[in-house]
Order: sequence, then structure tokens, then C-alpha cells
Amino acid sequence: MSNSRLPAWQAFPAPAKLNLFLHIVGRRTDGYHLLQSVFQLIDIADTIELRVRADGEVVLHNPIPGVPADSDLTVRAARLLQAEAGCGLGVDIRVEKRLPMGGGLGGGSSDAATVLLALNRLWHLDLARTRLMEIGLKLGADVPFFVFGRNAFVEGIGEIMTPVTTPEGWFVVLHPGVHVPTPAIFGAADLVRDTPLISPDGIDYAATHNDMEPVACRLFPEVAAARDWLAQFAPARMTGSGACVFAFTASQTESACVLSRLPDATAGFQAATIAQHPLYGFASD
Ligand SMILES: C[C@@](CO)(OP(=O)(O)O)[C@H](O)COP(=O)(O)OP(=O)(O)OC[C@H]1O[C@@H](n2ccc(N)nc2=O)[C@H](O)[C@@H]1O
Ligand SMILES: Nc1ncnc2c1ncn2[C@@H]1O[C@H](COP(=O)(O)OP(=O)(O)O)[C@@H](O)[C@H]1O
Repeated sequence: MSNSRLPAWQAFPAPAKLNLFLHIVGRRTDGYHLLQSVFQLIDIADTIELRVRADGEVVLHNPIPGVPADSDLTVRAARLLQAEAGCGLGVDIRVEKRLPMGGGLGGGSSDAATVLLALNRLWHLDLARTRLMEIGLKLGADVPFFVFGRNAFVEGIGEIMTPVTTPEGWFVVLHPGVHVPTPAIFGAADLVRDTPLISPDGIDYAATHNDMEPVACRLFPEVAAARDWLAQFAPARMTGSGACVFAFTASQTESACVLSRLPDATAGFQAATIAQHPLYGFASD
């Protein structure tokens, strides 16, 4: 095929999430932890560019330094979808990373979900959302949420979803500049694993917390320092297994004002809430 006959690249967003709270409520027999959490979509995103190939190959054109192409969640998502749907088409992939890796913002999982949703359309698979969520769970516990595509009360290890309406506004998000390894937090002896169950109806956010936060703050004082700086302006907590911390503000002006006071050495950004994944319509219900 000559270059002029190649299909065009198409760009698709992969938004981040914040865990507005994260309770650990038990443990499965295989050691995986059972959670209750509200996952909130925000409008900062990676961009995934895709171009369909007729030869069945899945090719990542710009691997992330330190992540071999075969391990990249975008490549793994495309190959798993090919296998599960019995599809003979392939895809060229380019990933423009904006979301810090290992920040608790779900970047890798969102990249994978965007590949599943976009290829569902580009490969004309027409798989139902529930089927794509099942496939996504094989890639990571956060992937089903992004395929679900709406802010949700999430249970199990990340596969049970109840849609929730969350307050609209702006978050200030700080990256403390450390990498918190998720397995180290889940494996810690002092991790609280028996927080009482709550109901998704009428959540009192002030009465919630992130069970992983005290462990992350003990292991990485930088996380505690970032949270405590932010807490001068608004209630602040950690997302997921860290390292990012966030605070909610009602307006962009307010979040910009907090960011303007951020010490030079600390990385931070603002992001607005979104109610629905931009590729929500790419799977049928
Ligand atoms: C806690 C969350 C909340 O969103 O953290 P973030 O990754 O977003 O920070 C996720 O559920 C993280 O799930 P996931 O992203 O799949 O975790 P991984 O890094 O793949 O898991 C690493 C290890 O943590 C343990 N693990 C993970 C998920 C879980 N519900 N229970 C566990 O015990 C397992 O030992 C697993 O092998
Ligand atoms: N496309 C990808 N983007 C980010 N991380 C990826 C990707 N593919 C594989 N990974 C791996 O997944 C790990 C978790 O990344 P990420 O999802 O950004 O963090 P978190 O789960 O804390 O939000 C990374 O450290 C990296 O090794």
C-alpha cells in the first residue's frame, strides 16, 4: 500500500480520574482488596492517535521511556481486543502523554480504555459496553471505569459501577514528585482494610477518606507535605494509591488563585470536572 493510500491518523482523548474517596472494605481470597470509591472524570487527558492497518499488526510508534512497547497498556488493549473479538485488522498507535505516570490519575488505564472504545468503532466491532468493560478488567482494575464513561461509585476491585452525580467545579492537583508503588501500599501491614460499607445514595464526602493516604504519607513524606500545603486553601486528599493530591474549588478563578501561590519547585495543574467520557458513544448499551 503506498503512503497516499494509508488511512489518516485519528486522535482520541484519554481523560484522567480522581478518587474523591477510597475506602478499603475487605479482601478477596486471592489477596486483591475490595474497594468503595467515587471515581471522578476530569478534563486533563492524554491523546491517543490511531490508524487502522489491514495487516493485523499492532505497532506503537513512540514507546514511553522505561515501558517496553509490548507492555504498554495501549498495545495490550489492542491485542486483547483483537483476540477477544476475532478481528483480523491491526492498528498504528501514537501516545501523547500528559498525565503523570503512577500519579493515581489512572493515565495508563484510561489510555487502554480509549483504545478499546476507539477500536470498537474503527474496527466496526460494535461490542456492547459491558463486554468492553469485561475485556478492560483483564488489563487493570481501573479500566472498566473509563469504559463505563460516567462518574461512578465503584465497588469490588473496580468492576461494579453505580453512576453518581458529583458536584461540578475545578480541582487543583499537585504532583509531589515521587512515585508511590501501588503494591507497596496494598501490602503494608498498617493499611486499614475494614472500613465500614457506605451506600452510594447521598454520600457525605466530608465523612469519607482515602485509606491508602496514611500509608503513602508515612512512606513518602513528600505526599503529606503537598497535601498539607494544599489544605491551607481547601480540604485536600490523595487520589488512588498516590502520589497526586487534590482539592476541590467551585470556580476556575479560585483554583488559579491557589496555583499562583504554589512554590516554584512543586508541579501542579487545574482541571475541570466532566460528567461523561468524550468517547461514551463509541460503545452500545
Ligand atoms: C487503588 C487504585 C484506585 O484507582 O489505585 P491507582 O492505580 O488508581 O492509583 C486501583 O484500583 C489500583 O488498581 P490497579 O491499577 O489495577 O493496580 P495495579 O498497579 O495493577 O496492582 C498492583 C498490585 O496491587 C494489588 N492490588 C491491586 C488492586 C486491588 N484492588 N487490590 C490489590 O491488592 C495486587 O497485589 C496487584 O498485583
Ligand atoms: N500507556 C501507558 N501510560 C502510562 N503508564 C503505562 C502505560 N502502559 C503501561 N504503563 C505502566 O503502568 C504504570 C501505572 O501508570 P498509570 O496508570 O499512569 O498510574 P496510576 O495507576 O497510578 O494512575 C506505569 O508506571 C507504567 O509502568
